[in-house]
Amino acid sequence: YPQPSAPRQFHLGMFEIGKPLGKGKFGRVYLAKERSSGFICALKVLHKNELQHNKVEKQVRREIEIQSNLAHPNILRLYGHFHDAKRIFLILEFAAKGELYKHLRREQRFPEWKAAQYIAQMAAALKYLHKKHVIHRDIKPENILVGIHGEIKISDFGWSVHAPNNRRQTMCGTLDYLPPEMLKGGSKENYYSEKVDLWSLGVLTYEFLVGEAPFEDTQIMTQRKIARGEYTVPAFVSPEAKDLIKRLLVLDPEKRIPLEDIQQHPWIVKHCVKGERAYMRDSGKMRS
Ligand SMILES: COCCOc1ccc2cc1OCC(=O)N(C)CCCNCc1c[nH]c3ncnc(c13)N2
Repeated sequence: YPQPSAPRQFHLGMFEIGKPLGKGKFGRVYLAKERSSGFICALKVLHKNELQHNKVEKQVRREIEIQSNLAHPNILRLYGHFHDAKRIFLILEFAAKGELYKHLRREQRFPEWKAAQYIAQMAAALKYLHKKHVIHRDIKPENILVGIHGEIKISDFGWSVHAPNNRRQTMCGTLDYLPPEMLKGGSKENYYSEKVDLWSLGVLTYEFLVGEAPFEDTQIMTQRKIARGEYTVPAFVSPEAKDLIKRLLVLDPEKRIPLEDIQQHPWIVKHCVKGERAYMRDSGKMRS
């Protein structure tokens, strides 16, 4: 990974600002070039008063702290940050192919080989996160970007926390990706773990292959379907893909397929084994 050999202290004058890359809840993202090195990056600009008004400064501070310590090919790098009187600036890795959800909407749904490669990359990123006891908690297409080589990168760690965690957060946005254990009300015993990301990975797999989330319905019905683990899989989804979805969308967090086993799942192996073995398999020299 090219490490910008910049000094630890950054300031706005060091960057040439390019085209806008989009506008999020709390800020805009721009293409940028660090003048001395020519390093291309993305610059996210957050307005302090907006963060204060929405009471999200702590969440953003935690996000910066978490993302600054992560380095993985499928996680968007946060190289550094700085601020002036009114704004906070995040210096981020540039994902040249933009937002995954836009590709998904345009293509309606992904072919199984593409979905399987994305899910294998997500599983690798989650394995790295969970090893560092970070739970993402907000895995969905809107929080995934695509790099120049088509590889995916998890961004937006706004909801990530260090495990274990039994703090309940007020949720905004879609319920589609929430696991049953986060829906449950009740007191302290609704403790949840990294396994929440496995449920969301199941929802993501389904949405990549079908083009809509498995529990998509009115808010009330979605909550009920999630709590009961009720969903149907269209006939065009292969039995192997259906099997992986079934092993992720398990109500009991402890019974969800572990990340290590995802890399060996037949659906993933079928589409993601690289090089020699794929050649041998496809040339019929190897019993598949
Ligand atoms: C507190 O914030 C934490 C960091 O959040 C983000 C970091 C980087 C982001 C987007 C982030 O949040 C979501 C957001 O601002 N939008 C949805 C609007 C812009 C969409 N990006 C488009 C985009 C295209 N190529 C990119 N290469 C790198 N980063 C990008 C993009 N966006």
